[in-house]
Amino acid sequence: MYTINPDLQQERDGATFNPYELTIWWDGGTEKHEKRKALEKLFLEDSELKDDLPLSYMSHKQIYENSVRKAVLIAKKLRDLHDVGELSVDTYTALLGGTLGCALLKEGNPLSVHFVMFVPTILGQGTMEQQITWLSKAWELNIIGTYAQTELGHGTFLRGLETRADYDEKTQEFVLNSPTLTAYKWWPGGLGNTANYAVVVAQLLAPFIVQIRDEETHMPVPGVDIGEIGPKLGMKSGNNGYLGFKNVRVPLNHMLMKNQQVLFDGTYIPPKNSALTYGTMMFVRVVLIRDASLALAKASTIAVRYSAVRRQSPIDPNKPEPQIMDHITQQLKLFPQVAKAIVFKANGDIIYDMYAHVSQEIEKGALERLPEMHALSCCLKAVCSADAASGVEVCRLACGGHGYMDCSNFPTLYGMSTAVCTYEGENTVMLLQTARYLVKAYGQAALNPQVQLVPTVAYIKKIIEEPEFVGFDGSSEAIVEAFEYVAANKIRIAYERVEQQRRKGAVPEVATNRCGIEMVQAAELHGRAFLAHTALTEIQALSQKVSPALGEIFQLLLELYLVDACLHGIGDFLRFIKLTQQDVNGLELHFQECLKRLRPNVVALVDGFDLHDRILDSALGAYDGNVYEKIFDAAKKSPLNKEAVNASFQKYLKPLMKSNL
Ligand SMILES: Cc1cc2nc3c(=O)[nH]c(=O)nc-3n(C[C@H](O)[C@H](O)[C@H](O)COP(=O)(O)OP(=O)(O)OC[C@H]3O[C@@H](n4cnc5c(N)ncnc54)[C@H](O)[C@@H]3O)c2cc1C
Repeated sequence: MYTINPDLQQERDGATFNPYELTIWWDGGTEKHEKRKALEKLFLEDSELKDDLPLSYMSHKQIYENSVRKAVLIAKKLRDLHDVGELSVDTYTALLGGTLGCALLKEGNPLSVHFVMFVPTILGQGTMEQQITWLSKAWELNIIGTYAQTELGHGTFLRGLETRADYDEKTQEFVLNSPTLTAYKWWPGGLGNTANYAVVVAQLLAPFIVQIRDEETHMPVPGVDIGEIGPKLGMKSGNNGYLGFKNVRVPLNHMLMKNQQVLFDGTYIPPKNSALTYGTMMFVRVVLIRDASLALAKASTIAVRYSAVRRQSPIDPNKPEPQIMDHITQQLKLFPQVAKAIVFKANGDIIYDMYAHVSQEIEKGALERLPEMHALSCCLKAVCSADAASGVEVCRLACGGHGYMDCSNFPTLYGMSTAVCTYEGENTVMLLQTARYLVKAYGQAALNPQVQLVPTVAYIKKIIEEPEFVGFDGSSEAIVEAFEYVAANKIRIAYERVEQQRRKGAVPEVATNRCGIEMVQAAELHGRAFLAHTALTEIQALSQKVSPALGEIFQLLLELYLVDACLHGIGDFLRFIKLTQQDVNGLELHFQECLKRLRPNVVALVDGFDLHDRILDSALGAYDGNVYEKIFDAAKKSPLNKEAVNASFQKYLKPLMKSNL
């Protein structure tokens, strides 16, 4: 056990607020905080769930086998918690995708897709009868499922999926086939070697429950060709797989029929609203907004602590080398990431509540807010995951050479966070989906000023009613309002350009493709305006509820986030809002002032995220800050250090060196 690094201790002693208070907010209250701590103790102190050998030194096969061993232990512990009535949604999410789950299985859990996609799809798309048949087996892990939608040839364009499910009226069965190589399912998590069932999406975009492996022997069932897709940039133990079908028969009642049906005679009844079938994806996207905040919290904790400990390059030539955090450009890199972690967390909570509310309405048959929720979840998933992935990379760069070491944990953090930009809807495609919704909303408002727009797009009408934005004073309120003006104008431009294309004779799809750049920009700004608006209302309200010391920090983070976001999009602000040189100067100085004011509290802030050392898993970011000792300890684990001379010397190097080339 090392003592705390004195530089880090000094930072902690100099903080003006109590990080524990932040932790309590971050965790959602004292009760949830205590539960989280108890859960972490239960799982992190289990020696069976620790890896003595870092994953980087294991083979692809070893990583998988070790991850299954641990996934099973975790599942057993979850069941024990369930049996004593201690299993809540929070526990479930913390262990499957949250910080704790990532600490125990840092490259992914091969059972995640079972819990996160297979079970929720049955819940969301199965009839009551189907839920009774499948859910208890799935919940008890008598069967392990995956969600097989993407194919080798198609992921985004669902109507392009080639897997066929032809109905045989005589036997009342569907016959599944993969007619081409590109029809093979490709990517599903846990499919490679773990799952024995899959929800398979086939034409006409219906989901089927299909047995893919024998329940006793685990051999692929006749007609099914399964394998694992091989190493990836990250998520190395996700066990993503491929799957092909040759005349595989499933009974009619294996098609999940809550939203769409096929009758005994083969008549197809389509869903009332096609978005209903995307309910599970919408839920996962909402959860991913919270995950973006967690990724930034982890990365910024590592980089901030390291920057308090690392000393390099005198600022004043007559003084000793400073902590690298005192270089202002280091603050420029790090502090906005801390602010984003907090803002995304506040937004994630709001969206989660909104989703819960809209889902209840949907259950009752009220579908009015479904398109709005769908558009918002797509857009925020895209904006937050992109910011999280780039924020993790900024934090890595901020740690210089050591940030490039595996033991910094940045490679894994980056691999995990950039994957989110692709799965559950590729980000550009998500933005385009949102943009179509926004352009439609703008068109309605432009053609009929009396139209009532739903709350999250109501701001669009402002530029129709009052085209000029006046009175920008650089305050948080003014920045948020300006963001909405800018977003609304971007949506207007996208709408006008699409209309222009339509007038030139382009069909809607071609028109939107030609205006894809405007569309994506409009959707991104819509997301950023929403994030800014929610940050303002939520964090301001929050500041009143906590101690004045923490309230001040929240206010400061809010200002930092908003000014930073505004400066990043300054070109658009200058285009649509009458900003003067003086206004821009003011924003730049305000930004630098925020960095300066945050500096004394930034270590306490990341301490407030209260991320256990096992969760950070970083030689650079541990609570005690003994960076150099930990980097050295990590290097000593290299198998290449287990012998003084490696065999390759005798075999290759020595003959070369003695051969007088
Ligand atoms: C780690 C990971 C886990 C995954 N897990 C699963 C799983 O469990 N189950 C499952 O079924 N799938 C899974 N997937 C697959 C994932 O859902 C798809 O990769 C994703 O939806 C993107 O589809 P794609 O690969 O076909 O990309 P493509 O659609 O081919 O995208 C390639 C490029 O084309 C662009 N593009 C495509 N269409 C359009 C368009 N209409 N307009 C503009 N640009 C466009 C994209 O923006 C992108 O730049 C996983 C993927 C990853 C990386």
